[in-house]
Amino acid sequence: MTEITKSKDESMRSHLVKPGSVYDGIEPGELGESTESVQDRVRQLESRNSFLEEQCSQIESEKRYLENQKIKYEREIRKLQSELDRMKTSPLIIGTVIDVIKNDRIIVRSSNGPQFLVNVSQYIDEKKLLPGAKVALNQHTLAIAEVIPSTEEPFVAAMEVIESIEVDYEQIGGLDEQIQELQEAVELPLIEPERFARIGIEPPKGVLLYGLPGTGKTLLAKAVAHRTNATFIRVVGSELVQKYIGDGSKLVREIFEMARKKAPSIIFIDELDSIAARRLNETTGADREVQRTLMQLLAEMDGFDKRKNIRIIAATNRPDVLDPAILRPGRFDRLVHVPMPGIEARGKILKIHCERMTLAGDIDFKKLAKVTDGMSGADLKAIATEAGMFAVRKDKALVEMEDFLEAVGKVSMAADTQKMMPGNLPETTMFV
Ligand SMILES: Nc1ncnc2c1ncn2[C@@H]1O[C@H](COP(=O)(O)OP(=O)(O)OP(=O)(O)O)[C@@H](O)[C@H]1O
Repeated sequence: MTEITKSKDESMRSHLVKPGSVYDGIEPGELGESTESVQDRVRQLESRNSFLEEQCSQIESEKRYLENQKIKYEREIRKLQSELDRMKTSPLIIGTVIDVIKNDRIIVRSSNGPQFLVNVSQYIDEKKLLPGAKVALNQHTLAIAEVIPSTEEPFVAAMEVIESIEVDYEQIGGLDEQIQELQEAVELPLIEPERFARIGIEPPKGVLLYGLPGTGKTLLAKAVAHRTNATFIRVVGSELVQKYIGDGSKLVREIFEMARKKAPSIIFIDELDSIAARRLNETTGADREVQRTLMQLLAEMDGFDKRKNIRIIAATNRPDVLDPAILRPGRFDRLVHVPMPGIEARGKILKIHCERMTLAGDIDFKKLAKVTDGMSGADLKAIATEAGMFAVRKDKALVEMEDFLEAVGKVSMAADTQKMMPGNLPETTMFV
């Protein structure tokens, strides 16, 4: 080997054989290999090394990803476990704090009526335990387990407030006398109060509409609100006492407060009989609760000023069960019967609900009015919709008489079933 080749080999060797490697200290040829084959092996080993390093970093990142996944799943398991525990715990009873005797002894009224002297969990903030606060009670010991945060929401949800009503008298079939009565008792006092002042009489405070379900009582109240540009506030009596147990009277106050704020307004109380039914004696807590709600309603009605742009319309299917206190002068002293539609009114109601439908030339409204004897406005509306549905199902361009007749059959069957339900008395049993 010449000097030049030797020094070149050495420089190459020092470059390829890293200090400390297995080849360090071994002379080329010592292992019986040529410099080239050592170089080749070194290259191979180096490329294998970088491949393995790459694999190693890939596995490392996979490991990190799996560790993250593990943490995520563990968190999910904990969440599901606590959800499962929550599902397994027995339900809590809702109550209202009546009085605080000592910080750990509280009088509460449970949602179904009776009052109890109960203990309080030590984790509860005493400052929140004020009379009127809603609390959750343990089912067995009745100890207060938590204080339910009070919000305004339940009251807002309890009433339907419509600031601008779209229903007008033209959309009501028949009921001309009833419309006139409402115009005199509600519309005129709101629009021209001076006419009453001039003559020196007080307009009626409340109007009670009574009649079978679906005869148009809500529709009438809405149309008056539209004519007077009044805010329409609707509450349902049964909801006041069943859904907002313990809060019925508070809610009545809120309703009148809202009506004052949004005046002119019409308060429409549907299902008045749920809060104003005559009671022989108050045996249960629930009865007393209904009584409190009614008392608050009477107090609000007695207290409000007739000149303050608020009118009350109530509706009931059961005037026969009402407490006479509610019908006294100055309360619901104007009674308006909303009857089932006669033959002429039935024709008109059907026409109103078909106004936007594409009808064939063969529709005989007189015949339809005849075959719908005993049906309410709501039933007639359902017939129009059902006839449309039959036409859609048959992929027709127009709704034909046969679709209407089919719809009459379907709706009258449903109406018959409805009439068999308890509580739906025939109209002849009603009296005031
Ligand atoms: N006289 C009528 N003219 C036109 N549509 C009517 C008439 N009566 C009832 N309807 C229709 O029937 C539907 C139900 O009527 P509404 O809610 O006014 O009855 P209601 O007497 O208040 O019933 P409920 O006692 O069950 O509350 C309304 O949407 C309305 O379209």
